[in-house]
Amino acid sequence: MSQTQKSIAVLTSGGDAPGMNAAVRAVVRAGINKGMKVYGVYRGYNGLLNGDVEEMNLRSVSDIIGNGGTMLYTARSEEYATPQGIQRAADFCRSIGVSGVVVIGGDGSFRGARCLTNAGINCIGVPGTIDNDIACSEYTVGFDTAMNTAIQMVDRIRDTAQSHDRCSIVEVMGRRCGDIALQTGIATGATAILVPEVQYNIERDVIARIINTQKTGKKHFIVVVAEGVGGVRDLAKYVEQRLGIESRATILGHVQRGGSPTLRDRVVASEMGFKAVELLEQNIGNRVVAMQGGKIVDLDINEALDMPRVFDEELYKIAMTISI
Ligand SMILES: Nc1ncnc2c1ncn2[C@@H]1O[C@H](COP(=O)(O)OP(=O)(O)O)[C@@H](O)[C@H]1O
Ligand SMILES: O=P(O)(O)OC[C@H]1O[C@](O)(COP(=O)(O)O)[C@@H](O)[C@@H]1O
Ligand SMILES: [Mg+2]
Repeated sequence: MSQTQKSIAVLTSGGDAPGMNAAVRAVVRAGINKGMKVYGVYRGYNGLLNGDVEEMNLRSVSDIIGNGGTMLYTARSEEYATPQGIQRAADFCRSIGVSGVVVIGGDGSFRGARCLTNAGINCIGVPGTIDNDIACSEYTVGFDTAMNTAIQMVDRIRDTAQSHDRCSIVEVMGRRCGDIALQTGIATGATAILVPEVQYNIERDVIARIINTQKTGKKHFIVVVAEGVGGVRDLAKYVEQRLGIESRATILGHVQRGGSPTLRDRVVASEMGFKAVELLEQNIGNRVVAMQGGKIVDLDINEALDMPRVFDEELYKIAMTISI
């Protein structure tokens, strides 16, 4: 190895998302292609605390582009998110000569990346989360696959709801972000959609909407509820008691996080991973790779983390207008 060879690392952190593997592959291949040594870090930031890393070669990332999950595993690490944890992680990077890290994850992981950059290791964030909750980016890797899974599942639920003239209340993921619920709702023709960003009233936003559609002859109903709103079992009981419509609750859960990534997730992940390596090549850190106006760009991580997330009110209004 030449003295000047640059070493970088890549890790996946937070909830896994389909397409993370494609991003890892892009980082490894782009880095090696640019003459760098590339380490894969296992189990998110924990790998930097435990020395759980491995040098990758071109074949280490073969046959993973179509796989869900992440070959590097992932974790939520409380130990890392402390001043001591961050220092230890930075010291470990220095001990193996790593000067830059690509962090593939969500907003929490980006906060961790900012801390690591402040401790002297350049980090680049790549948005990888099914939640689509990175304010600075129109898109996060994993969202498209998760959405396609969610709509397939709700379509199946509709088959049985229709056969029984029932109301099906479906909880989709998203603790603080209603994007999955909104898009699943519009794509499956849900009569009502409840998200954490929009204040709701059960009588007005669920019961009245069901009654109105019932008047025009509809006999089965889908209500999509974001995880952050919750309470689907109670809501199903309430609809049944209040309207006499037999109701069932389904929590889709982690089924939404798995599965082979879609075309969009594979392509965007590849573009974003490549961009992250280009930045590290120029010794640039503390940046987030994002999609803006359909293009892959990069932003200062502080700016990115300070941006308020804007919920798509227009799309919500459209859904509420046409799902009747
Ligand atoms: N404020 C923070 N400072 C340092 N590290 C953080 C911070 N917030 C999150 N992290 C690290 O990033 C990990 C992933 O964050 P989390 O919010 O669980 O997932 P995601 O990145 O998908 O949003 C955390 O377990 C923690 O190790
Ligand atoms: O894996 P867990 O701990 O069940 O977490 C569930 C959460 O993870 C997600 O699937 C993804 O969120 P993150 O990308 O922020 O980790 C959320 O939609 C959900 O609220
Ligand atoms: Mg998150």
